[in-house]
Amino acid sequence: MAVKTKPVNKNTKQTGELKQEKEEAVEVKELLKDERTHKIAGSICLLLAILFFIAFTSYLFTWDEDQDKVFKEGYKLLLGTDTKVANLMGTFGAFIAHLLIYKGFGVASYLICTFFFIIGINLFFGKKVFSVLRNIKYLIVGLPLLSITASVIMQGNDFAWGGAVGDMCRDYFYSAIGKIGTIGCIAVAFFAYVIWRFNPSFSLPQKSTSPLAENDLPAASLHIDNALEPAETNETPLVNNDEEKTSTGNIVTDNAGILNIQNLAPVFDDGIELTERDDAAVAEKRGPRIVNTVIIPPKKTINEAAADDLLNEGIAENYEQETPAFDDAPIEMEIIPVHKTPTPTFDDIQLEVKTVPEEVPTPQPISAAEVKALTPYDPILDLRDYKYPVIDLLENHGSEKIVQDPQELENNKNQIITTLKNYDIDIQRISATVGPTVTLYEIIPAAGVRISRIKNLEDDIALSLAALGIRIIAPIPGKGTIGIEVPNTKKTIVSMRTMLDDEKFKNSPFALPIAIGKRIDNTNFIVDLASMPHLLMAGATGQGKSVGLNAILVSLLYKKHPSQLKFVLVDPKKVELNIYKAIEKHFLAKLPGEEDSIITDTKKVVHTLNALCIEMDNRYDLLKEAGCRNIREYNEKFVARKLNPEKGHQFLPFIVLVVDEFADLIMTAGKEVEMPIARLAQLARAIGIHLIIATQRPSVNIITGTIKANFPARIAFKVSSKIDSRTILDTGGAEQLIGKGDMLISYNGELVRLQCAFVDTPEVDKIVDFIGDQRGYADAFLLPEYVDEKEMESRGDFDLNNKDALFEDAARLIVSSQSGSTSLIQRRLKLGYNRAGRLMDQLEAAGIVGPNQGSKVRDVLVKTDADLQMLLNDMGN
Ligand SMILES: Nc1ncnc2c1ncn2[C@@H]1O[C@H](COP(=O)(O)OP(=O)(O)OP(=O)(O)O)[C@@H](O)[C@H]1O
Repeated sequence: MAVKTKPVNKNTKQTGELKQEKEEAVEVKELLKDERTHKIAGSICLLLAILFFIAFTSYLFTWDEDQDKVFKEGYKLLLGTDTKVANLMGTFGAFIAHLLIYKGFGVASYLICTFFFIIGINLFFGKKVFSVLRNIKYLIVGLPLLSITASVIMQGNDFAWGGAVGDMCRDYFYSAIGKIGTIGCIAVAFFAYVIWRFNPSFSLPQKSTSPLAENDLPAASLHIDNALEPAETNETPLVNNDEEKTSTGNIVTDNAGILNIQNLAPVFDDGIELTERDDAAVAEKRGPRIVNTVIIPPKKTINEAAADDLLNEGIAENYEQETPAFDDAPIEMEIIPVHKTPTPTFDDIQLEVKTVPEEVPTPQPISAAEVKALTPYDPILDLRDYKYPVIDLLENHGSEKIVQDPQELENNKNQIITTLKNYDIDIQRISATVGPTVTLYEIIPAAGVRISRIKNLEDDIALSLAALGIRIIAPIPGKGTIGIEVPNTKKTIVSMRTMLDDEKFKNSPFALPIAIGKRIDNTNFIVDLASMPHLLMAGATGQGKSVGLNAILVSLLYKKHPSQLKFVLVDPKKVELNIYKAIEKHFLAKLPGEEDSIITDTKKVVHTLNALCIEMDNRYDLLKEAGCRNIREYNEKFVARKLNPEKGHQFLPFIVLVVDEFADLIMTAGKEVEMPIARLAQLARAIGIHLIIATQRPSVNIITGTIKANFPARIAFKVSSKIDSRTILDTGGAEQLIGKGDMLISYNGELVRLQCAFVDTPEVDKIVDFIGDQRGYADAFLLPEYVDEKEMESRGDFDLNNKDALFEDAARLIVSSQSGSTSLIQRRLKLGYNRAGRLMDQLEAAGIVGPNQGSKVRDVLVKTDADLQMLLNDMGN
């Protein structure tokens, strides 16, 4: 290998100077970053805000007294003179107020005080209390607009309400578009601001025959439906998507291939045989390609089976069997470098062919309002300006390059062979796959060796390799090999950034994609939480649970719009999930009337879990009414405007319940918590409620049989004993993990070792701030109200003179629908369960509905609206 010599630098002196300059620059940078500098700058800004405010306000009363003096002395006032002024802030106040109000923007100059105040507060407290960007926008737009408005309104007044700028603009506009035009422009500007800020809806009164209901759609509408939307948005791009998806899959393969070969080149040089794969070579030649990626809506691109296939194509495909070496040849170790990232196949894509009847009725001309009603409903439009978090909010934690010392590999290989030989176990072949935390040595024993013998030697091999965390997989499911996982001396952190930057994640067709970590073969483990459908997570303290929960939450925040997903966060430890408070109005759900959206109190947890059960029942009612089997079908129908919102239908967001420290809840509330959790886990999958439950005490009294039976997907970080490992995974192994995010996931009947993606608290902070700073909903997503039965019973009899304000509305609703359902009242009148129940009891007392019939709806005793009206009249309504 050629040795490169460094060129001698002639300009050493210059370099020295440059270096010094650079050092100084670094120091200045440090100073600017220093928290104390921020606090001092913040105090100065706050002081300026107060001084300006006092000077401006004083100017309102003293301007006429001081004006001559300011005109006469000008800026000299600032240099100290004997001139006495009336402004409370002295000559400085008189001058600055004159400059900004009289010569500047008039009373609009108060915005400058606000600006200094905001900057000052943010700097002083060291966090974004107010959005600076938003205030700069207000300042830029507000100064000219308010000054010209003040000039127009206060024209002829002695005081310069709009300042020189306002007067100048006013005069210009008057000559250009006249007084009326100017006033019109100002009015439109304010109106535009109101629309931009509050987005009020201006709807015309609906026609009585609603085109929304599915069965009411005329033939002409159906035709237009085809022509307008689905054909263009869903069907046509399908072909393109297929091609592009495949290309994207290739890119991943290409890059992975090249990366691994490069990583392992030195190993190859050092004499360990490296089997280079053809596909990697081809990939290397081809190089990366740039592809326009199109996110394909899950509906018509890849069906669930295909998604599962994608997920399941894993290690089994990544290795190719080769002819075993001869017995007496020296055993060479193959390092497996290339991993085919499964290329999605699109055979399963169903192309929906819509047949048009031969005799197509002549389309009737339809109005613009009708066309609008026929375009699909888009839930995203609620927060149309919402921006998904950008990848730059995440950091790279060290180099992602996996470095494995060839000497370490060779030593471990020899140790394994020698140890096994000591027990008379010969092997035919050994290969190694280097992962971020562990290296997997796969061995094929000589013919006739019983696998159980190797398994029994687990402790002996671990001892001879002098390493913690040896795990023996005998045999590796689906392969004829035995795996021995040995921790690497040098471990690589898997940054969340690389996981989320992966094309496979970005283009994932999953409903709730989560990027959990990297497998040993360095492929990213990305799964659909919706198909898990619930996740149990356990691990001793400090082994990576909280980081794991954050990785899951962050994955979802990067992929979902606030209208599509809500979290219910339960945090008995009170500190772990508190960070997500900032996204309350975007992504969190809570009980009505609750202050805090992160639930920490056990009693409130019980209420919330029961409220989720009610939400689940309500959703099932909606699905039943809509004739849908699951949330996907339901939302598709709703988006296609085939479900009438007047009948209580609405777009249903996914709800993910996260419980950090389940043990604490079970200890304090026992069955009260276990029962609703078990009920949700059993039934909630179809209606889009998914549970993630974490605990550091995976004992049988915490993770009971009922809980376990309903959580098929489980994650174990390092636990303290084999028994704990069995409790969580039904098998040992988690006690052998090495901590710091090293984990085993049991999913779809497979047990996979992963290095969990790492996302640090400051990164999560940045992400939630990025989301929290954007316009959100008026409140968190409200769960149905829950009142426990004892409270309900204590309500007693009602006095009909003391009716609920919505009594009449509820009565009309029940009579017109002829269904005595409490959940109907709840949905249509947007009420909590408690109040709806109370209304139903009042309706019973008034003789409008029959008595409670358990799970069946009550009978409606009043049959027509006219009868009801008579009854209401009699009651004095
Ligand atoms: N995936 C990871 N990659 C690298 N380091 C990690 C990873 N996960 C955790 N760690 C390290 O382990 C430390 C503890 O992790 P974490 O706070 O998630 O543990 P925990 O299981 O939630 O503990 P506790 O139960 O006490 O809250 C982290 O501060 C970090 O240094």
